Amino acid sequence: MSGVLPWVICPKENASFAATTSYSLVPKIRAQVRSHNSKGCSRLNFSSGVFAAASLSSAVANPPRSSVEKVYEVVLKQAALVKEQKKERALDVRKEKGQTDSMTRGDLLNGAYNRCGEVCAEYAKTFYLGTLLMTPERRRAVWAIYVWCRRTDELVDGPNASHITPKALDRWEQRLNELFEGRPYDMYDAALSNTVSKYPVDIQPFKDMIEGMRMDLKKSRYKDFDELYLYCYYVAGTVGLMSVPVMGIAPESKASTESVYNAALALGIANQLTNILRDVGEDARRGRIYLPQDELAQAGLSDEDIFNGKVTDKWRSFMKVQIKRARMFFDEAEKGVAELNDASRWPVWASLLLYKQILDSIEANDYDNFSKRAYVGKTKKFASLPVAYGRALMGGSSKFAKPARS
Ligand SMILES: CC(C)=CCC/C(C)=C/CC/C(C)=C/CC/C(C)=C/[C@@H]1[C@@H](COP(=O)(O)OP(=O)(O)O)[C@]1(C)CC/C=C(\C)CC/C=C(\C)CCC=C(C)C
Ligand SMILES: [Mn+2]
Repeated sequence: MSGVLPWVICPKENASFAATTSYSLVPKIRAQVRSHNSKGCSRLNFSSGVFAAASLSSAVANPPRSSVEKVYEVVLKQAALVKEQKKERALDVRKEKGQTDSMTRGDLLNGAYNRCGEVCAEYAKTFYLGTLLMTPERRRAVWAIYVWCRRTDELVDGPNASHITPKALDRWEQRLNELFEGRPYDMYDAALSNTVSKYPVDIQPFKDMIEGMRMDLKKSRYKDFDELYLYCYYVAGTVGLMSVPVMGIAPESKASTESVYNAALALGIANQLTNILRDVGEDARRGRIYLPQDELAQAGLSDEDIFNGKVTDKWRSFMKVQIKRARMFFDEAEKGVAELNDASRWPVWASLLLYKQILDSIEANDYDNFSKRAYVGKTKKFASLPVAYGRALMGGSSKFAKPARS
């Protein structure tokens, strides 16, 4: 990616979690992976309802909270905000009218949103095409979020990445606070500032994405899946939580708000895990290993093996487990897409199907993600689009979440 996005940043504030809820997905997956490793077989026996909330056993006093528990707190907070805004809207229809912008401000805003659309079209063509199916209001709001995410990612991944310090991220966060308070710094921020004033988008996922960038600056190894999960949430799960309030849940959906946000979170995690598995070689050349160290050790692999980049049977077995886990998150995400507003489903299906196929491509490369970059060819890409469209048309079914949304 080239530096078409300008970065100008100011003072800071820290992101933090305050989670109390117990919630089990990762412990289950971790246990399954452990059992896979010890048995040396490739079949994982996933029980149903992996995203079901579970209460903490009273037998265990104050156990350390897992990343999943911490992240679930953000999911609940975001879902609560959506419900709250719904009530407010029902009580106060004048609010809608009050949001009509003055002529000049409206023109500037339109320009800012259009520029976001251009950036989006330049960086993510397929996704951009998908957004054209959304209502104009939602489409431009998603563009504004996309641009903010892209700019944030570029801070640590872009051409100026070597100059980025924790202080610069602090300034970027301060700027985020200000735009949420209605004081945007530039036109891209102005578009997002307008978006967050119209949709029930919580600031926490945005702060958390910046936290993920901080993590990237200081950390190059992940002790276990719990640590990796937190990183994936920060840099990608957050995107799901930011997008759903704008894309909207179908009015006819019977799914609980939390369950839809969980699915959105799962899609971000699945995408990031896939991204990691695709880029193992590339990351290793930068001295980074985004793989759970304990699982590597259990598979009889060391950092050295990753740096040497030789595809062995041990590596293949390890990769099979990792791919299985990523697919499990995709499966979880799929249950939620049908609950989105019909116009928002297609871009989500398209991005899900395309990203998921990267995993197939890693397999097709016989797990050589050291010297080959798995990708989805144009033919497969185009073939996926009507499939995505078909799935989007099939509509919502609320198969997975009860009780009904309030
Ligand atoms: C419809 C749709 C996909 C909407 C999301 C739009 C949006 C706001 C995207 C922002 C993406 C972005 C720029 C994130 C910054 C961090 C980052 C780069 C994460 C990685 C993306 C892949 O990008 P790429 O392959 O270009 O990575 P490199 O930087 O080149 O290495 C990620 C792997 C994660 C992106 C995460 C998502 C797209 C999550 C999408 C989830 C939803 C839209 C929720 C859907 C709802 C339900 C109910 C399933
Ligand atoms: Mn990146």
